[in-house]
Amino acid sequence: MAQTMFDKIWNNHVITGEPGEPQLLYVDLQLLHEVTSPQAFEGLRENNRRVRRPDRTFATMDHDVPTEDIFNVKDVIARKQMETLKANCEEFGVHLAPIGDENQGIVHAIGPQLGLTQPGKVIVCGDSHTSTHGSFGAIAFGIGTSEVEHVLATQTIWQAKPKNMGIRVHGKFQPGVYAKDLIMALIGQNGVDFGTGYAIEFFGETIENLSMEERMTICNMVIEGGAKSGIIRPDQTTFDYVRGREYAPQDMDAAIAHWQDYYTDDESAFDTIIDFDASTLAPYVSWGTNPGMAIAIDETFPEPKDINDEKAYAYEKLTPGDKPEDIDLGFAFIGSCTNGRISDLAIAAEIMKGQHIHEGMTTLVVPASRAVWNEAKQRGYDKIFTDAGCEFREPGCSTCLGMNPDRVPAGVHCASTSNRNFEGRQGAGSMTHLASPAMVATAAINGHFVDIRKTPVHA
Ligand SMILES: CC(C)[C@H](C(=O)O)[C@@H](O)C(=O)O
Ligand code: SF4
Repeated sequence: MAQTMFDKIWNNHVITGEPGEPQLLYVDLQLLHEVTSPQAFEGLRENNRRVRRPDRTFATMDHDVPTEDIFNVKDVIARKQMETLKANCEEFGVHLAPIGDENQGIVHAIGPQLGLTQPGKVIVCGDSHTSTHGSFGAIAFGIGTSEVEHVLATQTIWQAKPKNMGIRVHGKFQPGVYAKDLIMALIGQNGVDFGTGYAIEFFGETIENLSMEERMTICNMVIEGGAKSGIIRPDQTTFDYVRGREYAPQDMDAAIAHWQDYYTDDESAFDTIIDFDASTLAPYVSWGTNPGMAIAIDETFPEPKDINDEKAYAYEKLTPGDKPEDIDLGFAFIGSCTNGRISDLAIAAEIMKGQHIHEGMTTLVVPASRAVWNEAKQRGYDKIFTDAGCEFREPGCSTCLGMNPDRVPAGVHCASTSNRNFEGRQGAGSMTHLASPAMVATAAINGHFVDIRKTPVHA
C-alpha cells in the first residue's frame, strides 16, 4: 500500500503498539520554553527521575520576555517561570538559551535556525505551533505538560496516528501575495476544523518554489485549521537551509540520502486531497475572533451564519458588508513564530523605508530570535523602522499574546502578523486582524488595510 512521508517517518519511530491503536513513538528532539515546562520538571523531581536524553532536549525563553528591557522582568509570574526554567535546566543538565543569549528566541524560530530541526525527525514541544517544524519534512506537533514530562523521562510519547491529507498547490502568487495569505485562505475557506484528525502534506509547484521561511509560515498555522501537523517534502531548498548550521548532521550527503527515503510514494497514499489555485489568491485579513473568520482584501465582511459570528461582530465592533479597509487601526505588530523571521522583516523594511507610520499608530517590530535581531541590525532595518516611527524591540513572542508587557490596549484594532485572533489574545479587549507582513507594514503607514496588489512597493 502506498505510504505518505508522514506514515514512513511515523513507522520508523514506532517502538511498540499496533496500527490503529495508540503507539509509542521515539522522540528525536524536544524543545522547551518557560510556560509549559515547570510542572513537567516538578513531576520528574517528585518521582526521582532524570532527563533521559538531555542531548535531545533544548530550552529557551520566549513567551514572557519583556522586549523593551529584557533583563528587567517586572511581572512576578513571568520572573518565576524564567527562574524556574533556568534552575531546572541546570539541575537536569538541559541546554538553555536564556534571555540575552545568542541562541535565544521563539522556540519555533530557534529550532530551524540552529539546525536542530531536520527532516525525518519526530519533534515535540509543549506548544501548539510546534507544527512549524514539519516544514522541514519532520513529524512535529505540540503536546501537553504531562506529555512533556513523559518525553523528558523516557524520550518517547504515546500517540494515535492521524489520517493523511494532501494539499496540492499550483500557480504563482500575484505580487503582494505571500505564504501567509495561502494558509489564511485555506483556513478562511475551509474553516478552523477542516484539518481535524489529519496530518497535512503540502505539495505542488507553488510549495516547491517557496523559501524555507515561507514554508515555516504555512506549517506554523496548520494547527489553526485543526490539523495535528503540517509536513513538506524536504528538497534542495531544505538541504541548503540545514547545511552548515550548528547542529546540522556532520555527514550531510548521507543524511540527505536517508531523508529522501521518506518521500510520499504517490497521491493514492492520501486519505483526502484538496487542490488550491494560488494564482488567483488575494491578500487575506481576519475580521473575527478565530482565524477562520477571514476574507480576501477585496471582499466584504460576510453575513453572520451563526451565533459565533454574531458574537465576533459584537466583540470586534464591525459590521457585515463593510470592508477590511474600514477597520480603524491603532496598532500594528510585526513579529511572532509565524512571521518574525528575517525575510518577514525584510519585506516590512522595504515597505517602511522612507515612510512614516500613520499618526496615532503604535507599531512594534519584534524579531523572532536574537539571530534575526542581529541580522536585522546589520542590514540597517532597525534604523528604517525607528525612522518610520516604529519601535524595534528585542526578540520574543511579544504582542502575539498578552503574557508579557507588549499588549494592545482595550478597544484598539491591531493589524498583526501573528497566528491567532482570539478574544483578548493581544490584551484584554484588544481586537486582532491577522495578515501578512507586507499587509501589516502597509496598514501601519496608512492607518488602515489597503490592497497591496495595487500599491507599488512589494518586496
Ligand atoms: C503558551 C503556549 C502553551 C501557547 C501554545 O501552546 O500555543 C502559546 O504559544 C500560544 O501561541 O497560544
Ligand atoms: S509567537 Fe505566539 S504563537 Fe508563537 S509560540 Fe509565541 S505565543 Fe505562541
